[in-house]
Amino acid sequence: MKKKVVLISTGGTIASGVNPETGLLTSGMLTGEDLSKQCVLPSHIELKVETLFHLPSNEMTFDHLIQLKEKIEQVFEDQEVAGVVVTHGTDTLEETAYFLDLTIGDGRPIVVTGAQRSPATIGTDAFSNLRQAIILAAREEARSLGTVVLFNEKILPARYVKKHHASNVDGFNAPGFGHLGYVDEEEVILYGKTVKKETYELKSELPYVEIIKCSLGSDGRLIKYAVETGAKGIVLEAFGRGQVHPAVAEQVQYAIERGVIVVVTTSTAEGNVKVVYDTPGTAYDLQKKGAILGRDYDSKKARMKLAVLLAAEVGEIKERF
Ligand SMILES: NC(=O)C[C@H](N)C(=O)O
Repeated sequence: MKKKVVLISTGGTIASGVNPETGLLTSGMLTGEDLSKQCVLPSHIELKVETLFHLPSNEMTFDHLIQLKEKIEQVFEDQEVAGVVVTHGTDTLEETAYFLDLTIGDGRPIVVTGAQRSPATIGTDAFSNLRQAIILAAREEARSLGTVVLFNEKILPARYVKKHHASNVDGFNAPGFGHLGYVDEEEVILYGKTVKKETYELKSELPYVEIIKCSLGSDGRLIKYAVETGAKGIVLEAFGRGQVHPAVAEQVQYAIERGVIVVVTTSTAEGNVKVVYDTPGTAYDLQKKGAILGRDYDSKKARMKLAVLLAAEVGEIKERF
């Protein structure tokens, strides 16, 4: 029996073409059908294609995420569908993948992929990534993985995947965690699994949550601005174990007193935010003021999770980080 895979195209470089007026690439110019036509698949796979958006992924918003989630849920109403592939621009791909991971409970594979080189560029990775993503989405073993990203043969977990290169075809990895396996031609080799799968039901709109990154001498004035312009949550990207200038800590207190949730992350690529030091502006001080320590969450992932938790109206936000 054939395996039915549904491809949902949203835009990005994988669907880009050259605009004759500028000579530059326009992301999202091509349809899903344009892409699938150039992708020769194994005979056991039946592909259905839907073009949802024509977006450069820097234009993705929370509204688009909701539309994409609803489209996937609609596709999964067909019990014969083995899995879904989402093609997406690489700029915000990891955020969309994690959103889908957090909000879709169906165990069937959702594989997100993209390309660093346009189909119009020599040596494009568009069709190899797409083909491998489709092969993976058709596989039973991919069911236990949650949402994954397939890029340059690697299978990467949504929770940890990160775009680490602006242009190289090996553009994604999962720093400190590694990939779960890879797709080699038509073979899927898995040697890891995601340990924890959490799914939340959204009860209200995804709220505005901002990331504020600290550097030497930052005084936290943007925290006040975020609070005053309606942020419901702030991810504070701190140094190392979770330190900021004491002036920033004062602003954190200001935000928390006004009901804004603050999650502290680290700007380092690996490692945990943890209570180690006792001086002002440390994780100890921030926690005492009511901030949540975001452990090893990358700031973008912490921000997506905080937005989802707030929209899911769950009580214990701290316990979920
Ligand atoms: N490689 C890419 O897809 C980048 C593109 N700017 C996008 O995210 O839409």
